Amino acid sequence: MITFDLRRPDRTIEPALRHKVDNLTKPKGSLGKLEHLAIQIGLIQQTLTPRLSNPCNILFAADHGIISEGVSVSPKEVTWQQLGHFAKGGAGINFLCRQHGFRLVLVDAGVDYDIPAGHGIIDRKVGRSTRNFLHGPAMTHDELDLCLRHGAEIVDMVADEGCNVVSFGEMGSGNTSASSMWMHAFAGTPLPQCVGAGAGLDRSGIDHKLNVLTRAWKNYSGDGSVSDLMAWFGGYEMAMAVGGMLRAAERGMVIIVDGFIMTSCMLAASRLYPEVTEYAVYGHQGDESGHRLALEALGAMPLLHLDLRLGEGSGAVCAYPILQSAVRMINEMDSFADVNVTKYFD
Ligand SMILES: Cc1cc2ncn([C@H]3O[C@H](COP(=O)(O)O)[C@@H](O)[C@H]3O)c2cc1C
Ligand SMILES: O=C(O)c1cccnc1
Repeated sequence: MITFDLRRPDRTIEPALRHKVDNLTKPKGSLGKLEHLAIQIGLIQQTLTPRLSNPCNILFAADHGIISEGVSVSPKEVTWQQLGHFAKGGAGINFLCRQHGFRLVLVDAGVDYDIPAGHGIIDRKVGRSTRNFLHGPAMTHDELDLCLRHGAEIVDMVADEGCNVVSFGEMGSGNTSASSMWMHAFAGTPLPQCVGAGAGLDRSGIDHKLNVLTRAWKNYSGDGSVSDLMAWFGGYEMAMAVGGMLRAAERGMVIIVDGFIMTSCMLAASRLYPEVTEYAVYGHQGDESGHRLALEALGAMPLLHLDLRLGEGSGAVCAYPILQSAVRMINEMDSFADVNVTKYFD
């Protein structure tokens, strides 16, 4: 399987970053989480003057075999139809990307439809939907490897074009089921607490989903390794996001993590390479019931609480202005040493 060369950011520069932030013209600590963010971004970029450039939301779409068990209100066809909406510009993620200056990169990771060429959707189709993980592995290890490679290559593409801050989004009916399984496997959270409404199940729908997923977990007969669990329960779009996150960390980029599904992907990525979390900023804590616990398992500090439950990268892109404020703070505020505050009105 593809390997990544991840290192934690060198902490030598941390005292200088902290000194700079502490000496800006404000009470120490008074800009709260903006200060933490500025230091984290400075560490990632190894500079006292961090910059955010060419933000990009990479959205992977794919179908899931588990959908045939009735675990989602969203029919399978919605996956490719939404991909078409993204390409036309009228979906939730589109207005947010326009508002915040994000490039939106669309990738067909494995939808069950022949997406015509000429609509700006990158073809990295690994299969036409994963298989139903109630009865066996969703994908082969070769497919998992391919997904990780494709995700990494797409990040290379945007990084080579000047992007140093990236979020990942997804579209895939049924993918909250796959994400619940990853969360259970990688955070150890009891399954009932990992399972929620997804795109809008009611109470009895959630009970059915939990029943299906409990049976699927009992049927698991793999070797228990991280990669095997990823392949057994995962989605092509989720595995590509993991590959993207790992390459982004390898290249020293800031990763903005979106909702429940992308948080499950970060959990999986962190079980492969724990260093990846040092590059992660968590955009929000959403309304999907497992999201809070998934964030807790990562020790994450989510920036926004907007009750979002959309995915697509929406919560990550929404949080971008907060990162911009952190970077402006460290670059644009005077320090007490720069100015003589008593002399302003001379
Ligand atoms: C119109 C529509 C747009 C979406 N955009 C994201 N999702 C979200 O809902 C899906 C996951 O929920 P579940 O596991 O319950 O199917 C994913 O596609 C996710 O991206 C959507 C869902 C729908 C219906
Ligand atoms: O938080 C998410 O990513 C999410 C939650 C519900 C449905 N789709 C996505």
